[in-house]
Amino acid sequence: MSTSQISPFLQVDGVQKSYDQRTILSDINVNVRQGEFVAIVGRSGCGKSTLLRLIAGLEAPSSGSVMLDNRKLGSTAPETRFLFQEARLLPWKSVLDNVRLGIPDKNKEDARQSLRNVGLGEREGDWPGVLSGGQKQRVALARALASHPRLLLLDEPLGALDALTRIEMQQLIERLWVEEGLTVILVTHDVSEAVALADRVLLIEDGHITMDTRITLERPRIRDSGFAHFENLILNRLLTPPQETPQQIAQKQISFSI
Ligand SMILES: Nc1ncnc2c1ncn2[C@@H]1O[C@H](COP(=O)(O)OP(=O)(O)OP(=O)(O)O)[C@@H](O)[C@H]1O
Repeated sequence: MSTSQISPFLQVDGVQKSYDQRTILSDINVNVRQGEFVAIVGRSGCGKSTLLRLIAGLEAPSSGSVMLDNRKLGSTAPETRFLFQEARLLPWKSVLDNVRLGIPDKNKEDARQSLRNVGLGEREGDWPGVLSGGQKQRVALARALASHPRLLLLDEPLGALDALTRIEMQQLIERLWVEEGLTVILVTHDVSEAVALADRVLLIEDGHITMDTRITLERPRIRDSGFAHFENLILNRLLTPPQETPQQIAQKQISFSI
């Protein structure tokens, strides 16, 4: 058996991150299998986006390591794409040209296919300025997927959308995750969104991962009592922190490997 078959796709090992003497993340250990959908939740400012940037290779850990497919990250890996809360489209380029950014000339047809996959094939000639917020995010998603990444990092990409558009986008992301065989890591404030989409939900408190919950519900998920059970489990944990410190809890968890 080759090493890649036994090692996790993403391996975050003993990661600590500080800014100017202030520790944001301490001793973070997470393994993610290829094809897994992992959500990261936690209070505002707990370090969710920081962890995602470390996984993206946009920043380096103060200590510890991030390995992607057995390679230590020094910068952004070519197989990784990032989606933010804002679509970040270039307003002077058409929808299609925005999707074509960053993919080789010979693969330009992939951009059209990617736009069709998000249901915007008819809008390729439009300017971003005439699109709704949800449509802009779909273009950003098409752009992220046009180069066939293996790892998709989502930092609150649906945070600015209305409730219905948000649920439609969640369904789209879930469909594309399955079709493209992606590994996805989603940062969200919305516990319900995490339970709707993720195989595992990680909770960060005071710079430690204090909960790693497998969501064992069938897909597509419906908001029934089973769904509410997981939602309440995570929400209650967030609202009523236990007596022990996050550090003590994290130390009890021998490994988050699966
Ligand atoms: N480049 C930086 N320099 C200094 N401090 C930073 C930097 N980036 C993040 N921080 C600090 O690290 C902490 C965690 O920030 P981060 O954005 O990771 O939190 P978050 O959990 O994603 O928050 P939110 O849910 O509000 O987006 C915050 O206190 C923030 O001020």
